[in-house]
Amino acid sequence: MSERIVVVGAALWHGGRLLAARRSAPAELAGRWELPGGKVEPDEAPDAAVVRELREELGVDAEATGRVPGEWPLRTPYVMQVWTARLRPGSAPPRPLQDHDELCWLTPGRIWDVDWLDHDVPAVRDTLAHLGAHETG
Ligand SMILES: Nc1nc2c([nH]c(=O)n2[C@H]2C[C@H](O)[C@@H](COP(=O)(O)OP(=O)(O)OP(=O)(O)O)O2)c(=O)[nH]1
Repeated sequence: MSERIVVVGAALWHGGRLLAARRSAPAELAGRWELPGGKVEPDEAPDAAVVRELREELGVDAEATGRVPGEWPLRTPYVMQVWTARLRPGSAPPRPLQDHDELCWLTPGRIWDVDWLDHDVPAVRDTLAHLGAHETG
């Protein structure tokens, strides 16, 4: 049986914009944009991993609000699941503390202005469609 590791990506949505984060490492991914997130730890629920990764990487107090249906293959053995998330009241604004060197809030009309990781393009497209159907504000 092949190993399969789930990476969660957070679609952090605030004021009608989605947060994109520019990776600072490793070299082959640096400079490309992604949904913040990371690997789900053993015995960790994916939505808890989203909250943890957002705290560690961006210093925010967030909550996961739902899962975007589907799953996107990354390089083997990783697969990405995307969760929508929002900042909890009183949260600090996101800062690139770990893994990223720049953040950008994108309106849906500007979503393709940044150079997303190749693997993220279908996930971001489906996430936007999901947000359009389910979220307000
Ligand atoms: N977080 C994240 N990782 C992605 C995305 N797209 C994509 O191909 N990846 C890849 C990069 C990495 O090979 C892997 C996740 O690694 P990561 O470095 O973010 O995970 P992590 O925070 O748990 O890292 P670590 O504990 O190994 O340091 O998935 C994405 O949108 N978000």
